[in-house]
Amino acid sequence: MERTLPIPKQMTFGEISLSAVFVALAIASAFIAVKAYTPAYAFHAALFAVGSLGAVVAIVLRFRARDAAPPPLLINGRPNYNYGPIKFTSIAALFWGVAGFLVGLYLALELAYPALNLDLPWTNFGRLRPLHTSAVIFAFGGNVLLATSFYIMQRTSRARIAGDLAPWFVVLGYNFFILIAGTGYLLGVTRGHEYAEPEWYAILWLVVVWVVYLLVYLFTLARRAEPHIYVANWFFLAFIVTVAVLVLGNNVEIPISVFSPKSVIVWAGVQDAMIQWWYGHNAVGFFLTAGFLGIMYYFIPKRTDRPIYSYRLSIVHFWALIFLYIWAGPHHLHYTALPDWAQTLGMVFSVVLWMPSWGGMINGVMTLSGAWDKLRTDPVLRMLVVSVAFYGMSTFEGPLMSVKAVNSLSHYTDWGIGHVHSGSLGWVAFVSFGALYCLIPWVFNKRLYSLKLVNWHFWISTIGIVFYISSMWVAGIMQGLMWRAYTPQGFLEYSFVETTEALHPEYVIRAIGGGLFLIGALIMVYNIWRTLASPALESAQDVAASPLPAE
Ligand code: HEM
Ligand code: HEM
Ligand SMILES: [Cu+2]
Repeated sequence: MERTLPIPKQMTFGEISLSAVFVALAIASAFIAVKAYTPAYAFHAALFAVGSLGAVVAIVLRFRARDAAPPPLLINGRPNYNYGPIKFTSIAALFWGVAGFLVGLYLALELAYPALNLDLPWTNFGRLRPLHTSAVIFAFGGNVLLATSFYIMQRTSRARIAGDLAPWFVVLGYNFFILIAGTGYLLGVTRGHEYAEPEWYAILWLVVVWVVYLLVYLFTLARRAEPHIYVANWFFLAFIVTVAVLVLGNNVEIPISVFSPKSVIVWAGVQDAMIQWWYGHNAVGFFLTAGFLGIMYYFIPKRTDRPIYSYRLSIVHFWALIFLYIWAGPHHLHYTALPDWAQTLGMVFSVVLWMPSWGGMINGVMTLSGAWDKLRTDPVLRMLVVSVAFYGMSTFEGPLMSVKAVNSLSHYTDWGIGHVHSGSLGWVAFVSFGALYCLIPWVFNKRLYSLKLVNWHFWISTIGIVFYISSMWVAGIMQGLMWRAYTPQGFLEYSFVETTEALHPEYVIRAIGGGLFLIGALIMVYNIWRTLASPALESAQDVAASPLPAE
């Protein structure tokens, strides 16, 4: 009788080398922590040391628990998908989302009732604001993008994600970056560039994580069993590649010492401003738009069970979108020291950008053709479709605001804040909620606890958004008009403090809107919690790998 010998269990090359790298990083960080110039930096170096040691321990424990053979790529001829990192990031997204919305609500209340600044440095508006923007964009949005992209790349390729430790390195490493960035803001560590506040050492770490993310994506696509690369992957790749270029471009800086958190950017003045808003605008275009369009292109066809309205349109608007977005940054610098021609260039590209943006909206909404009745019965689908409608609205408003004459009124006012939140609450957050309501039950193999609660979430949060953006339109236009009002003698009619006083009612309404939005999100957390607590389904659901193929 033949006996199969057990395979001797050995650490893989990846496990050994990654452990070695983390041991070295732990020693270096501990050394830097001791010699650091500032307490905040010492704290961060210590976090790096502890985190690295934790990584080594995790790798060893995982080695001891795992089978000798690597996980099979196929089981019974079907791909053995790796859902672990997706489960982690989808739950992390909910956690960071609620945290970020809560900080947003607190900021809204601080603007209505300034005493809430509490005269403490940590709760000051100036420190909490980047905490909010990073928590919602990078922590909430970033985890949603990681979760959905890891899911979509596997399912549409019919292949297990590439790498064993690599996907975990990406998701845990990214969340560690969030921790360093967020605690940094509270402790006063910042570069003072909007949406690019983290200092050089956090960025170095992020770049490493991001390169691994790109490699995981490319290697997974390379082993795909499906000849066609589904369009959602194009959007995710554009997001990953462009964000890498943007972050590198906007962080060309020299640390003043390896023992100091401070760094100096190599360019100054208007060059710095131009690079910053090339970055900032394309962070909107590629982080808050391209990646989330990838989500739209997977989840709307899946949820409606219909093909994309026009696959050709999706390709055309993809190339048009990425080509045009890159040039539009100067609309953030109208009437500044930036040369006039550059401002006009930015304005023209922004206006043209309206078209490919609406190409995406039309494609998303029209995918429902023949299935409109589902909007009545499926609140998750309603959330996805309303998000696309908000995408259409904010990409109409944006080109309008980029026209110099309009911008002379809207710039510096709350109109901008309204625009931001119709894009971010209406589009980014809603499409994320819709996707997570689909994704979490799929990867945990559960049935969603309650569609009724989704319906409540949908309505409460939608009303919240309407309160938020309509109060900001009123506030913004009033503010702009008051600033430019002259008396017949040619003096300014209002002092600045009068314009601020006039905003109080709108600020209260905005805070109520934010509160409603947050309540909706808490309902979602409850619904997901009950979903996870329910027994697993017997057979795996969602067998079709990708949405129906192209036309
Ligand atoms: C409960 C929900 C939210 C509330 C109450 C809220 C509130 C606020 C407040 C009060 C500000 C500061 C405005 C100012 O400086 O005058 C702000 C800024 C900002 N928020 Fe939110 N927010 C929420 C959700 C979100 C989400 C989900 C996102 C993105 C996905 C987001 C993105 C931003 C951005 C990008 C800014 C900076 C805007 C600018 O500088 O033009 N917010 N938010
Ligand atoms: C065709 C698409 C769009 C165009 C042309 C556009 C244009 C603009 C313009 C002109 C501004 C005001 C600049 C200023 O006066 O300071 C602005 C601000 C902003 N937009 Fe858009 N927008 C578009 C879509 C979006 C979307 C979909 C989102 C969110 C998901 C978004 C997020 C933002 C943010 C965060 C800011 C504030 C930047 C700051 O901190 O000052 N935009 N956009
Ligand atoms: Cu912009």
